[in-house]
This record gives sequence, structure tokens and C-alpha cells, in this order.
Amino acid sequence: MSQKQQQPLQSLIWKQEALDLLDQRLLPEDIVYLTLTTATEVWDAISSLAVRGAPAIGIAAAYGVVLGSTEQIEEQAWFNKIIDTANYLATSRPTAVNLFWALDRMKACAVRIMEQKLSLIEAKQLLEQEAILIHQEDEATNRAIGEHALTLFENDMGVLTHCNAGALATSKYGTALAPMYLALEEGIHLRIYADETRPVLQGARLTAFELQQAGADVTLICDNMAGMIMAKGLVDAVIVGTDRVAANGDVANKIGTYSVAVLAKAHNIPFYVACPLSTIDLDTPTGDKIPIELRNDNEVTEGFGKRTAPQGIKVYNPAFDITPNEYVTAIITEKGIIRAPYEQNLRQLFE
Ligand SMILES: CSC[C@H]1O[C@H](OP(=O)(O)O)[C@H](O)[C@@H]1O
Repeated sequence: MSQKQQQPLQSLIWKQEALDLLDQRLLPEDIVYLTLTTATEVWDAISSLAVRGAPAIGIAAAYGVVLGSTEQIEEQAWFNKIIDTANYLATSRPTAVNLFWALDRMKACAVRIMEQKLSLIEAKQLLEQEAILIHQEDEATNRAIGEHALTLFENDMGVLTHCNAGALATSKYGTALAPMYLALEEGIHLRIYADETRPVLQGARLTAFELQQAGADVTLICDNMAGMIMAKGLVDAVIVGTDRVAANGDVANKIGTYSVAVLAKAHNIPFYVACPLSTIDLDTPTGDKIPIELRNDNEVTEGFGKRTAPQGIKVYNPAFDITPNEYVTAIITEKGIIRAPYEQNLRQLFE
């Protein structure tokens, strides 16, 4: 890796009795790792966006279940505590389906453990192994997503992305940013445009940061500039992450994604969504059934310190929006590139 390229920071580091979590609220200025030792601390970290990004949220919650399994006296109480802890962590944020997918995996692991009549020490070790497996699988999954996505990009293409679906939103590589990391490895030059992504600025604070650290050609733009650079012919493709894909291919992602998708369609620019199978929710039939998180007014009126709106102003702050499937050119997964008709083609991924 050249001097100017640096390994991306790890969003989560499991330390057996503790979870070290990169506090993404402080990036890009400060690099601080929180050491979490309880499920409550993990809940707070997810809810406050200290850790964010669908896969990273799922991984953190899985470790949160392990942290909540320590002080049991007998196996039924241990099992009950595991289920209660998982259900508690499920209340931290409503939209990213990876949270619930990871917690369901941990609960299923606890059921398997109970069938084996193990000691509590052995039980906790198996539960910890499941969380570590979720974490390790994510890295391989993201690299596979990147390999499939890179087949869609050519040297010197302009690629726009929204929010942060990079290494900071996952275990490594990211989903939408995975092809950008692989392009760097293979010497393919991509001109990357990162939307700043108001109001929490995941694009400016996180995507621009991690891609600059990696030595990528990244340009930061305000969200309202996306249409203009598309009109100037600077964008050849859009690729974003997602927090939940409905069974019909509708996509929930960071607020502003729908606007980018409509602009891309207007300019005949392909709009790609990158995600692992764990983000595809066949139990939710259409995008309008995906719960959209509403966050605090102050993210809009005084984000990062300075107040930028009158006191008492009404605020609407949905953290996500829905992009209907007709705007989605393809969904790129670890199993390959999925195109319409999404209903049948997504279901086939799980057969
Ligand atoms: C790879 S999932 C990233 C996904 O999560 C972000 O939301 P948040 O930062 O609020 O967790 C955004 O929707 C990204 O596309």
C-alpha cells in the first residue's frame, strides 16, 4: 500500500469481555474508541450513532448479546436473559434489518446451546463464537460484493455515492464503497463524488474521510450539487448502500437517496444498490412497510454545535427514505448482481 494510502480504521474490535467501538460521532477530527462492557452501552452506542451502518449495527448488537450474558446463575435464567437482552437491543433503531437479522441469529444460537446441556462457561463461549462469526463473515461478504460491483465500473468513471456505506458502516470494505477499495487494489482509477449527506453528514465526515485515507480520488459535494454534476456529465454511475431491501426491490436508505435516484434516472445514469443478503427482508413486501426512523430536531437545527435555525421552528427529520424499485438499476450482493424483476430474483437468492 503506497505511503498516502492507509488501512481504513476498524469500526469494531472485540476484546472478549469488552467491545471497542470507534466513536463515529467524533470523526473526522478525533479518533476515539469507546470500550463497552454492557448491553446498555451497546444500545446507547447504536441509538446515538456512535456506531452506525446496517452491518456494523448488527455486529455491535450481536456482541451486545454476549456482553449481556455474563452474570447468570443457572441455564434457564441464562437463556431468558439472552432473549431479553436481544429483544432490548432490537429497540435501539427501527430501520436497518441487519440489527434484527443478527439478533435473531444470536437467539437461534442460544436455543441450540440450551439443547446441548452445556456449562454456562461453554454456553457463553458458543454464543461469543456466533457473534465473532457474524463479524468475520461480514468482511468476506463485503469483498464479494466489491468484486461483483467492480465489473460494472471502468477506469476513469465518475461514481457518486450518498451517505456512508464503507468500512466504517461494516467490518471492512463496506458495501457501496467495496468496489472502490478493490479498484484501488487493482489500479483502476475512479472519480468518486461523495454527497455530504445532511443532516448527520456521514458523507462528509465518514465517506470522504475513509476514502481520502485510502488514497482514493474523492470529491466532496453538498447534497444539492448532485444534479448539477450529473448534468455536466461527470457521473457515470451511482452506487449506494441500504438499510433494508423489501421483497419487491424497494430500497430504504439514508434520507436523500430517493432524490439521487430520481436525478440519476432523469440523466440515464445507472443507480446501483449494494448490500449483503442479510439486508434483504423478504418478510417486508414493499418499501412503504419499512419503518422509517425519525430522529431529533437538533440534528437539523444545530448539528455539530452551531445553531442554524430559529428557536422553536417545526422540524421533520426522517433518517431514511424509500427508493421505489423502478429507480434501481441493479442490486449487488455477495451472490451476484440482481436485476428486475426483483420479486422473483431476490427470492431465488434464498432458495
Ligand atoms: C452499509 S449500510 C450503510 C447505511 O447506513 C446508513 O445509515 P446510518 O448512518 O443512519 O446508520 C446509511 O443509510 C447507509 O447507506
